[in-house]
Amino acid sequence: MGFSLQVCLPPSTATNTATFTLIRPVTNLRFKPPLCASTQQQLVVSEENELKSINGAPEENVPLPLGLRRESIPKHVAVIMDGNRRWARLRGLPVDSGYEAGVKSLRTIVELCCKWGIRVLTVFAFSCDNWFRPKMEVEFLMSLLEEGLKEEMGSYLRDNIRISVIGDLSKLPKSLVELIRNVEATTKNNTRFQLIVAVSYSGKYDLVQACQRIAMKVKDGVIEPSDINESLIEQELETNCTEFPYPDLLIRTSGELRISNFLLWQLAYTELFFAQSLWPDFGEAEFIEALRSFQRRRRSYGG
Ligand SMILES: CC(C)=CCC/C(C)=C/CC/C(C)=C/COP(=O)(O)OP(=O)(O)O
Repeated sequence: MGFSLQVCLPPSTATNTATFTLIRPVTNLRFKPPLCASTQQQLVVSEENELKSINGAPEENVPLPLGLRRESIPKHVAVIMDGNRRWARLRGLPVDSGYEAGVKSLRTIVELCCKWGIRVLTVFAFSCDNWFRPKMEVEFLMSLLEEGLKEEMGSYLRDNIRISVIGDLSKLPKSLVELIRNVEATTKNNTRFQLIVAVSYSGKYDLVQACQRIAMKVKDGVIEPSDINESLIEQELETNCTEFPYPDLLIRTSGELRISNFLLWQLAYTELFFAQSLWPDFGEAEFIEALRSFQRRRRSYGG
């Protein structure tokens, strides 16, 4: 049987400085609503989640690569997986094999995230602008996504991985949208690690859809314009699917130094790492380098 612990904080309490003493070890705390409420935070501790967390999280016992500190492992890493086509062209291969090699790199990075205790990975798999690519290439990327979701289902369940997809799904084939909704529903209670796949996504799209939702609430009299604040906007962004909506670290591969309309709002205080490797060449050694660089940063959030 689960139990819940509700803690009411006085309005002046900064949630990140509050200390809670628990009478037994707790491995999984869920904050609802995520990061927002300053007057009342509800901490729901579910025994079921605790058990899952223990079963699916041997990472506490897995030694980290030399030079990495467990206490400052990022919770949320975002990746712009750039350079797949260049990787293929350099080898005289069709671009499709670049994307296939990119999927292999993604699998490796997901495994490492699980092993090292990173909680969320958001990957830019297909941007709103990628719809302008050749039809065959778009279809191939959609088929990769479909295969990936179908074939990896067993491992998501076995490894306690939650899958979420963000983006303008109205443009995707209906069968793919059904599959996405199915995978999201089947994995939604998995707690060890969350893979967020951004498809038909852009940061500007996300902000526009959030504004539209907020405008509807104002129109329906649910809120007043003066109620609109950062927390409210955060709740309407598509990253409301995770309890850690703000990436700690953004990695972009292939030597390009741009954000390219990825998570614009969410990256406000994210540490950036630009790798020279093309995405299909980005493996364990490169990921360790990015994490080491992250751990050397002093994050002041403007303070
Ligand atoms: C199952 C699943 C999530 C699949 C995703 C596969 C994958 C690696 C997608 C990347 C898509 C993409 C448009 C990358 C940008 O680099 P680019 O390929 O345009 O490379 P370029 O900069 O060399 O042209």
